[in-house]
Amino acid sequence: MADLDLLVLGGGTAGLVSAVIAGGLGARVALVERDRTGGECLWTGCVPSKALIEAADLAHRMRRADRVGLAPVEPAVDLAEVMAHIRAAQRAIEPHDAPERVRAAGAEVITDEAVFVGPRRVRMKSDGRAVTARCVLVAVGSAPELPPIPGLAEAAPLTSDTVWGLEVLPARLLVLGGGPVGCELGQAFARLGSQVTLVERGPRLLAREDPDVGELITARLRDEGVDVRTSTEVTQVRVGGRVRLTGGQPGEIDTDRILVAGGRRPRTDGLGLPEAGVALTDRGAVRVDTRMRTTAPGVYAAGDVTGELPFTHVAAHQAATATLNALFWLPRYVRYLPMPYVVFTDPEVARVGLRAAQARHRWGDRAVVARLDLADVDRAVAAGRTDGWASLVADPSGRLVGATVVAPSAGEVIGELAALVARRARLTELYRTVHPYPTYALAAVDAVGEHLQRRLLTPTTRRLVRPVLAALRTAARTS
Ligand SMILES: Cc1cc2nc3c(=O)[nH]c(=O)nc-3n(C[C@H](O)[C@H](O)[C@H](O)COP(=O)(O)OP(=O)(O)OC[C@H]3O[C@@H](n4cnc5c(N)ncnc54)[C@H](O)[C@@H]3O)c2cc1C
Ligand SMILES: NC(=O)c1ccc[n+]([C@@H]2O[C@H](COP(=O)([O-])OP(=O)(O)OC[C@H]3O[C@@H](n4cnc5c(N)ncnc54)[C@H](O)[C@@H]3O)[C@@H](O)[C@H]2O)c1
Repeated sequence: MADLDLLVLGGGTAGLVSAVIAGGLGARVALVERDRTGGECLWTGCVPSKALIEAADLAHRMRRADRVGLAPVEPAVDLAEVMAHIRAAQRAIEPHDAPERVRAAGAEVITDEAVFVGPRRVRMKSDGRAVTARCVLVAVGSAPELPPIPGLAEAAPLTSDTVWGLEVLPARLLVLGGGPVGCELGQAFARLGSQVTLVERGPRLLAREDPDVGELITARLRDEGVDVRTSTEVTQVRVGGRVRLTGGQPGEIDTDRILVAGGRRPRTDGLGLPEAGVALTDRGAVRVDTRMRTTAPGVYAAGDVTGELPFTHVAAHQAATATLNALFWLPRYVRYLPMPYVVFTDPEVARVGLRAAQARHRWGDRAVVARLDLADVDRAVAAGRTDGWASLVADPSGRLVGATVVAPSAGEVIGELAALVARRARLTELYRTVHPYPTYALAAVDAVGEHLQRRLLTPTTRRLVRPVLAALRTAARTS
């Protein structure tokens, strides 16, 4: 007989959300975490990276203060102090993710490493205790991948797991990978004073976005002194930090540290998933359907381990859906199209739904793309921060299916657009909603405004409207 209604494996975002919901609903639930609750987001991901970016952003603004008529200042950077600021932010958030909060919600917390020994049966590594549950949620996350480059492992490379232990700023830093981690951390370290080389194997940075996004971020990073090398690979690391690059921008460079940001791998090895009947995708993620069910009855998965949109808010949403489905056999499902995300470079890159290229691929010339550059947005002009744009994508009937906003605070703008994508609202609905002036959100609104103007305020419209107005003038004179 099952000991529990739900056993949750992993105490990161997905696991915590699940345990708190299940406990709060009165279920018999236990969460197993082998390390600290809080997971990647709190300890090695979102929180430390955004705290670092804040310090780096201020350093950059001090250095570029002349942009707004102030005397520029070269900041004195002590990385140990910046790391102390990061740890203070983590300490402030930690209680929210602490075992006490989970227990207060009614769930048991077990500090151990869990391994499946059968369908819905899990053994604890330390004491061999086996636990059976009616349902299991696999929420064990992902880990940074180290590419098999000769000499790399011997060079003690940093990853997003370990970079937070640095106390001294590396004078020279080679960042391997131009995805979100490489771009965010590469820009931040450059702004703090490291000489950064960013090496990306693909032809552009942030490859999941429209090409102009990668081009803009490349230009910004280069302007800030980062040596960006695309279509280039690290092929060898020698003792002493000499790195050989091949491909588009080859050469040999010397570096003090290497930060590997070449992607992540779901933590599915050694978890006994075959014993549980849980199948994996060809990329090693737990295969799930949109109800978050795995191939094993009663076993669900959520978060990075599923390989679907690896973001904290997605993990939380998947976990909530999985938990309700598991406990009550509900058919709730996850829709990925309206899921927004943000890359916290400067400018921020925020996206929801389809990119312009994807919409054109699907609908050809009938796809609607409304775009406005920040140079036409008064708030951006006033701030002297005009790198960026808003690009809204609609289907041929004018319903919003995607948006990309590249701007300061773009992350604060994308939520509204995600809500509109979720209910497939018309572009005109955004335009008719009065937004406060002057805000970056007006980039999206005015993009639609310009699009409507081009479509509606045409010579044909004027030809049709003029006789009507003439008739109304005549009527007014004779009345
Ligand atoms: C540098 C960086 C910055 C990021 N910034 C953002 C951001 O700004 N916004 C955003 O949305 N996302 C961001 N992310 C992504 C985000 O951190 C992840 O998507 C999210 O944390 C995944 O949560 P999770 O619950 O799936 O996994 P995790 O948080 O990794 O939790 C999994 C937990 O399972 C535990 N575990 C593993 N195996 C076992 C086992 N056998 N038994 C028991 N416990 C086990 C682990 O110890 C871990 O605590 C960032 C990631 C990185 C690396
Ligand atoms: N702001 C955010 O929400 C945020 C921030 C950081 C990370 N994340 C999440 O973490 C995940 C992982 O991010 P990531 O940037 O590590 O992975 P990624 O897979 O997005 O990007 C890795 C990049 O490294 C390149 N690469 C891989 N091996 C290479 C090699 N040997 N030489 C040169 N380039 C190489 C790849 O071509 C790719 O462009 C992302 O998918 C994202 O969802 C989110």
